[in-house]
Amino acid sequence: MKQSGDKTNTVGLENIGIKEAREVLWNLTPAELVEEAIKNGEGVLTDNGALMCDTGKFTGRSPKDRFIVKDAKTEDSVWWGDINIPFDPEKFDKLHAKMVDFLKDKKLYVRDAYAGAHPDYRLNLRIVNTQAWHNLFCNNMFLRLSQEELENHSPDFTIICAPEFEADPAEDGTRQSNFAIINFTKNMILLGGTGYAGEMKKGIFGVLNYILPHEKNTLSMHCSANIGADGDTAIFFGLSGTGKTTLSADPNRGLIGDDEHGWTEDSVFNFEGGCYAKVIDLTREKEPQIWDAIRFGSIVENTRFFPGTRTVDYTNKTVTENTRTAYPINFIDNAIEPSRADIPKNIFFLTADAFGVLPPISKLNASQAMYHFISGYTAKVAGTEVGITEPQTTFSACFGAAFLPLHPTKYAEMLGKKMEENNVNVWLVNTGWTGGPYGVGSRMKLGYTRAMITAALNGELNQVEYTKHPVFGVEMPVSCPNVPEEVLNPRNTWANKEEYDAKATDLASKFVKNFQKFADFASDEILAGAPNVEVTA
Ligand SMILES: Nc1ncnc2c1ncn2[C@@H]1O[C@H](COP(=O)(O)OP(=O)(O)O)[C@@H](O)[C@H]1O
Ligand SMILES: C=C(OP(=O)(O)O)C(=O)O
Ligand SMILES: [Mn+2]
Repeated sequence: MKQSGDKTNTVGLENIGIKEAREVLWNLTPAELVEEAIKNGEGVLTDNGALMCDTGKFTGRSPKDRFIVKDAKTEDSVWWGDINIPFDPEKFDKLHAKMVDFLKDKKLYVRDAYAGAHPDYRLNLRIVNTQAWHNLFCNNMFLRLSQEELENHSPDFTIICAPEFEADPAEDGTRQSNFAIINFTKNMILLGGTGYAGEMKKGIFGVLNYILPHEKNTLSMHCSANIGADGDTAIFFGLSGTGKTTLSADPNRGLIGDDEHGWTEDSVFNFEGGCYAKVIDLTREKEPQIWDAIRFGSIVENTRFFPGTRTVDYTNKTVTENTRTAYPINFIDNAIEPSRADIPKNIFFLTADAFGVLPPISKLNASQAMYHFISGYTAKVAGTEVGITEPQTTFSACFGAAFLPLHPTKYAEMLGKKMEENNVNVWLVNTGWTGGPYGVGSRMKLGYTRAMITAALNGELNQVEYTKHPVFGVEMPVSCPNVPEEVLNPRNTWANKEEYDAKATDLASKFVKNFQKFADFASDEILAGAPNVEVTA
């Protein structure tokens, strides 16, 4: 058995090539890892007990440096392109060997954990870190093993994460010194040159987004999930920054998970064991549950203190706008464990529309639901990806294209079938701009978005009148409890209505153009969900 503090014990690491290390610390407790991190100079304590760390040069993911090994197993199944960039298997082996060599004289932190809160879809993990705080991140973000499970653990997938290791692009086949490479034959992820912890959790997400649909005929989704008092499930799809984490943390609903889920024949289950919330401009008033989750055992990333204190100044953007906290899910008081729920009654597509065109909430019919899911229109918000400094319009298929190894239509077909079979309500929620585009208008008030979601979930929005959006054809409620009526129709919030109409048409043409790449998949039924606009090529 590999116990906490069992030094120089590389037994269990040979199968991933590691036979030598200065010291190997297996499955340390959070308290031990916090001590290690502080001793190593990786971080400091905040006055509420959290560990504060910097991720280094990378404060967000680097999608251009994410690769998948292209070999007999993946060549015909992965959707190759700018998202899933192929990596040569021999180059992988060489890079792996180089990393193993690099680790020979390092102190290693090993964590055994798993992903998938459903026994049929569980993926056993082993993570090898050079940094103690990364190992704490894995403790918080993945599912934790019982003592008995620890003793019998046999990993299905391993991550080696060495931020200090930099690749030589000329020799190693990477684009630059940092890399995230998934190998489905060797069941391994290699991470180097980056200390952004999100690469570890999103790496495993990528793995499950391959295994579940491809090998287990089960849908995987980039969404959060929660349940109401009578067990009704809601899921919230959305690209980074659109509100999955924030909106799923709801004092009146049990939290299932904030980012990654699977949908089986009869349930929804979380892949993870923790949450990774943004903390930029965090206040207790607006996000009480997340605020209260930041305590001993939690990590805060890339934040700064008020001068002369150990109090985190959440407004400080000196390092990045993508400041984060990572905590185990049970730090949210009404989290449900094991994190499983019934099939959803309501699906929300969250979009941060930087044009300020889409209504803050609207109801979609079946065609529109499919059309919008495949389109995945939103804006990338500042910070989560390298190089994004202001909201940037994007179409990210299935609201998570960056993490999907298979063709988007694979996921879309599965979701479409499920929506058809289960009679779910589908809502499009714009958590982005109102009153004008980014730069002119402002972000939709969080309180209003919460009120709209509450009204959708408790049935109040079934009692109100709707009007059809003239361009997008979606149904906009005319009234909603606790939301001013003028906010509900975006055109009303713009000073210049002609400008709004022009922008709406412009956005609609972007949708249509983007959809051209899915022409083969687009049935008449799905195309009936397209916006009403003439597009000249
Ligand atoms: N109307 C709104 N709805 C949701 N989030 C909002 C809204 N206005 C501002 N925000 C902020 O936007 C961010 C949403 O991020 P988050 O919930 O972490 O997104 P995700 O989990 O989808 O990456 C949070 O910092 C939240 O405070
Ligand atoms: C961690 C990430 O995701 P999210 O913002 O969706 O939580 C990320 O995109 O790096
Ligand atoms: Mn999130």
